[in-house]
Amino acid sequence: MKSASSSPRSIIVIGAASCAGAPDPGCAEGPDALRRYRVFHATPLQHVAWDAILRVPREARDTPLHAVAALSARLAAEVEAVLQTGNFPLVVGGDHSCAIGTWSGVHRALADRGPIGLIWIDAHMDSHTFATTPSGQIHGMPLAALLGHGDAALTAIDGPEAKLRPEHVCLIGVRSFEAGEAVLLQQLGVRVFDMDEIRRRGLAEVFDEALAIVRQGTVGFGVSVDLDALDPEEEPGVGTPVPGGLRRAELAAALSQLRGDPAFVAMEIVEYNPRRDRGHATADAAGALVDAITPLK
Ligand SMILES: NC(=[NH2+])NCCC[C@H](N)C(=O)O
Ligand SMILES: [Mn+2]
Repeated sequence: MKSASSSPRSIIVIGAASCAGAPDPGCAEGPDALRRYRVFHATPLQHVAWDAILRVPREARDTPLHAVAALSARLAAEVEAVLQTGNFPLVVGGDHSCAIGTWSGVHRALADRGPIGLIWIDAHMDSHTFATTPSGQIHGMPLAALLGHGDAALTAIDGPEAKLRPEHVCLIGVRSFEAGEAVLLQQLGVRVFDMDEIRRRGLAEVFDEALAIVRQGTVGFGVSVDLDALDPEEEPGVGTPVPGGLRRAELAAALSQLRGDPAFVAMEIVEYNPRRDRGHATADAAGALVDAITPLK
């Protein structure tokens, strides 16, 4: 990792161009579209560069489980490599199953220093296992896998240990879930800030509490943004929209608190589906959320 005195970290964008974990194939086109639209802007104070766009290796395309596991392993290695150069990985999906790779890579890079925290911003809980999922879709499972629950092909990407501890994780924006995943998160004691609570208290107050959770006892923390956390009326370009989400401006304002924070180590923006977008409105939202966190320290 870089020392406090070295130059600011660059944002290195890594694409995870796969929809193996989701029903609508359009989100596999997300990273290429975001790169083409040039939504991630460098500024005089913030260098931004695209790295690789990773795809499912040919030999792993036989089943979704195989595809997600293979891509996650490659992504974890790439994320770890970016952190090792002292830079900031920004992973863009692809469906949300790529989170298994992203946060396994962050875990691997930081594990010898201590645990990591994660703010999961999403309309859904993504905390199913094959035993509880109603749809069978792996993008409904990544948070459970990172907490150590589910098929070993997903939980043991980078060694058998859980990549996240429940007390270092929280969810923001939830408004659609099924019983099995809610029970798992509740048993584990993971804090869920659902939309009702956000509307009652305001996102700013909730975000402060979320930050306290992910900082407490960790060596660094990240943010995973599923674009379906945003309101689909404003941002339609996602595969599993749910009404009643966050406004782009309010989420950008909350994320801007992370600017210059050396403990903020990685970010992920997933589920962009260019086929469902209105022009590139939703792509622009992804850009605005990244603008909000820059410059990094
Ligand atoms: N990352 C996402 N968009 N997840 C949506 C999951 C929807 C539903 N809970 C399922 O498991 O199928
Ligand atoms: Mn999700």
